[in-house]
Amino acid sequence: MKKSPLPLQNLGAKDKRRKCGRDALVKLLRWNFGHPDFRGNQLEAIEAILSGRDCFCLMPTGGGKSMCYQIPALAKTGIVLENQVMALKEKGIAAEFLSSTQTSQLRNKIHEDLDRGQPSIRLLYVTPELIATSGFMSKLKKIHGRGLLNLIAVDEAHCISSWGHDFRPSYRKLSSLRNQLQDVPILALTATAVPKVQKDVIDSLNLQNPLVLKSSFNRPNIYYEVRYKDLMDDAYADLCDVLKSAGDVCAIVYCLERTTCDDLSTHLSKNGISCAAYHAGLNNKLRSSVLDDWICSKIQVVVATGIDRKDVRIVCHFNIPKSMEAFYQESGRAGRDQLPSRSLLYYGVDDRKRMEFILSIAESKKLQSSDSEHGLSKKSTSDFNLMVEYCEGFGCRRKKILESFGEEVSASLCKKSCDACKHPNLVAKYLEELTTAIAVRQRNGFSKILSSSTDAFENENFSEFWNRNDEASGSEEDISDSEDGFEVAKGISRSKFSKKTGINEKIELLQRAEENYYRNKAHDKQANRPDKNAISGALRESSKQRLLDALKHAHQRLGDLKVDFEASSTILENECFKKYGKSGKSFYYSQVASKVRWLSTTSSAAEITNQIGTGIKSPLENITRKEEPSPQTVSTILHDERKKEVNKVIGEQHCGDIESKTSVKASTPQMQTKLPAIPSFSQFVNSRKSKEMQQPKASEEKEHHHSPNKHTKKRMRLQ
Ligand SMILES: Nc1ncnc2c1ncn2[C@@H]1O[C@H](COP(=O)(O)OP(=O)(O)OP(=O)(O)O)[C@@H](O)[C@H]1O
Ligand SMILES: [Mg+2]
Repeated sequence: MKKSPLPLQNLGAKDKRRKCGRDALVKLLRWNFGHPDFRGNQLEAIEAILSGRDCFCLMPTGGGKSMCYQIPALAKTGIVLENQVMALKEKGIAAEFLSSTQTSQLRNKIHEDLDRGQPSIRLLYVTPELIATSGFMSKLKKIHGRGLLNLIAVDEAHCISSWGHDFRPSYRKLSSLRNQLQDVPILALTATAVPKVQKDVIDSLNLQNPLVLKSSFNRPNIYYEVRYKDLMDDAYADLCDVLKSAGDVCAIVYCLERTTCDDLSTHLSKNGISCAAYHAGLNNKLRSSVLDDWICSKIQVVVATGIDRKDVRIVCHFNIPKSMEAFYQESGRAGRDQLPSRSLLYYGVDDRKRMEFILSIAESKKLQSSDSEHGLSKKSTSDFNLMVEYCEGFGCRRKKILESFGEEVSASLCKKSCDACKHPNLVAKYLEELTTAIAVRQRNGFSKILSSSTDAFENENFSEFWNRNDEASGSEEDISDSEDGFEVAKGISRSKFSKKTGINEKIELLQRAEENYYRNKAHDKQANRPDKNAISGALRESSKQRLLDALKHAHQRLGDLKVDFEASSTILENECFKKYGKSGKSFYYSQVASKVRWLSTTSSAAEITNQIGTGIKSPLENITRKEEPSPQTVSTILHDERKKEVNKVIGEQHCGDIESKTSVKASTPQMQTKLPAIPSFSQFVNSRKSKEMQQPKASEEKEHHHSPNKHTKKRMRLQ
């Protein structure tokens, strides 16, 4: 239903630069949208536009950017041109969408209206492609000549920047607007916080002396949480529990591949959750029926990407996204109505490795490409590392998001609205368990990254999460077209395989490509690699250094540690080497890590002194302590373990190159002292398990859905 747009006088073409007062604009807002007042920088942006000035407006997702062009569309007769296709149904204002996918009858009707002296259309949505056509541009010039073009709004303006996570080549076509339509104000809107992208947007659109408005990116109504797949028996079941316990709420689950979308959606449906997969692999009819059902709440959950509703309560990433920017945009689809919502990310080491692999392929292809202007986003593995740090590092998740966008964040900002702030001990414990799980997996060897995704390569069934290239289908509102790692990987796979090649050969080739990748990576770091699993002198030195540092920290923390640090670190390292030197570096790593953990967390200096002095007791017995490890320690260990684990996968000789940067003077002295016994890994796990069972859980930790018992079970299974 179309509302009468104005309780306000129209400003005619001749009054173009006349100012609309604040009160009049607020009236418009109330009358047409029912909001009591403007939010954030909305009013400033609107006033700038109405005064004819270009404006760059940065607001977080759900901040209310649309209002910045919808109000100007109502405030003046004439037309506002907007580049995004969006749901017009409920707007209640005279908006139309013009596209080549419409019937010629409908298009003619719109053109007729535009040709009238006083068009009834206020807001015209068009695609970037259409704007670039000479026919449409001359039409625009005519409308402009009649004084009827009030504003050009470029929503999701970050898509014009090849530095952005969502670069769309078609947006490049918007760069000609400033020159072609000289005195029409351009409003660029985005929720992308990366400064490089902001500058690129302003330059690419050729904005003239724009008013630059920036809001904080904090989304206080979203609770951020990470769950660790490696500590779970069944991540599908866990997600199922989350969605069931949330009740009948609207949710989006993002997956990396279409196969996961379909599979997960089937699983959730079987478990009584009303749910559907939504991706470019579905035919148009099915896709639009899924979308309709979701919008009108017939289904609760979509396992997909790229679709939107204001009352989304949970956004779940079932696989780690490729960058903080992508994560922020997608998780930001939760709670656009400002009500409390959740962002839930399932983190798995396999997922991480897979993404690293994909990004590396994309990057190497970019390096080879002489034409980086066209198509490829300049995202890199370094962006991804921020995402990994979000999951693996300790500390406030919200702070990490905002700081990654260069925002300064006070410690009090989060107000316990992320898992790390609300349940610090529990998250520290998970991180520690993850370290252990990684070490165990090192020992057992890793699964192949590509083994589960070969069907995706075979069937080309990538999710839009990666393969957003469906603009031609006329569904621009749903799917973007950024080229990405999977697309590149897919290209490589296509070029290498003839149609006759069987799936097994393809799998083999892909796995070989994966191995080569890691091998090459290792080569960069180290030329000689006699034995993958050997423990080198450099590794031993760096382990000693770690133990030495841990001893020094323990001394600072506990005050009175009467031992010779150098000698003690040698003793401890020797003990690890003696016991596990022959078993290989995987278990040696975890043994050193266990000792470091113990030194970092034990509450008694005497315990350390006794341990080193007499060698009676195993340090590992002390790991089942009452206190949680210090957050910093957990983070550091996890990071170290991660580096090592990558090195293990890439077949490096050792991780000494990472750690040996710290200079170490001492050569390995002969061990004199009797060493304490080191329990096996299963002894260690069992001792932890029995201790855990004895310890009553803190009530706040009970609230947390992430069941520690499940983790214990998983650890046992990992042996
Ligand atoms: N001044 C306001 N007061 C209250 N609610 C508002 C106001 N302005 C916008 N909103 C509401 O905020 C929600 C989000 O608005 P909108 O879709 O414009 O956000 P956005 O910044 O474009 O987000 P996205 O980046 O996700 O596209 C909508 O429900 C809208 O009605
Ligand atoms: Mg918007």
